[in-house]
Amino acid sequence: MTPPTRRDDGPRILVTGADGQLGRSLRVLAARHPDAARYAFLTRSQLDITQADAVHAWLDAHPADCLINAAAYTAVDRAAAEPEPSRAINADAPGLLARACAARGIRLLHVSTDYVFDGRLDRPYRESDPTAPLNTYGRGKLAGEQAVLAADPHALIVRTGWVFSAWGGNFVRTMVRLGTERDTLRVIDDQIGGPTWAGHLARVLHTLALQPADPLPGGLYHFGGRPWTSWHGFALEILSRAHARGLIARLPRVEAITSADWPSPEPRPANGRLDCARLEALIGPLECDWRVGLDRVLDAWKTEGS
Ligand SMILES: NC(=O)C1=CN([C@@H]2O[C@H](COP(=O)(O)OP(=O)(O)OC[C@H]3O[C@@H](n4cnc5c(N)ncnc54)[C@H](O)[C@@H]3O)[C@@H](O)[C@H]2O)C=CC1
Repeated sequence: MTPPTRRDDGPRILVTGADGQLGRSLRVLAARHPDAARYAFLTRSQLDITQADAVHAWLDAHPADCLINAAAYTAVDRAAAEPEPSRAINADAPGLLARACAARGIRLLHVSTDYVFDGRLDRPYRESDPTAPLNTYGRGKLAGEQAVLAADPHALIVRTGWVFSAWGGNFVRTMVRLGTERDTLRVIDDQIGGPTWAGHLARVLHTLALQPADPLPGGLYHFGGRPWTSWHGFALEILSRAHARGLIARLPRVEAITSADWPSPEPRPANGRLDCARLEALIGPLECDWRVGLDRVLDAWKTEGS
């Protein structure tokens, strides 16, 4: 088979925050599809998105067709104690990127969160539903969305939730670690949502980056994993699949608890389900079964450990 050749006319796509879960998943995808686009990946040490001069200088020196902002401050509980960096990264910097992109005709793809909602609705959230974040992180991300759309109505913002991957800190990693350390785990059962494999999210952003300019309506889109579950349901699935692969020697007992039993510095919405119909209407059927992603993550860890 002839290896794919790099297309010189494919879109030039810049990715900020390239060392995070989404950034690393985009790297994997770009390496698999070298013919689709010309990607450049920028870690925080290469481009700090809060630094206006650096952002403008980079974009002037490296013309791009699309910028995927995978950079964020994602430590939800720490955000309350550290409002300054979380605000600068999640609220102010996206506005700066949007202004810089709008001025140069660059398509901005920004990522936000289900935590912009209060979770009180009894159905999956649509893009048009009113926002009412319960915590500092959610308020910062909402301010970031508003700044992006004010500066660049053509920008696309993809809200997602419960992101996991083989890299970084996430719920899957925590469950597998605790599963090796403890006989009993207590996991919240009254918050429901859609765990999202960062690999699926990366595919959505890659597809949006490759979409022809017209028609591509800017604004808000929802993308989250299916089937919906609670953290408790997700934990059971993680542990049983990790156990089946020998990553956990003995299955721990998993107690279902309520959010009230697990006080955390920052409240979370009870309902984080996202209705993805708008995105599906734009780019077609979505691959979003988190169990597929979970198997990929656990297989990667098994291979690393063997
Ligand atoms: N992790 C999750 O469960 C969820 C994530 N999201 C959103 O998805 C997107 C991707 O999240 P993840 O990949 O999970 O995050 P992550 O925390 O794994 O990665 C974020 C990356 O941003 C980089 N970064 C931080 N400050 C920066 C700065 N000033 N300049 C440049 N880079 C900077 C970090 O070094 C890190 O590599 C974010 O917008 C996040 O808010 C939304 C819902 C849930």
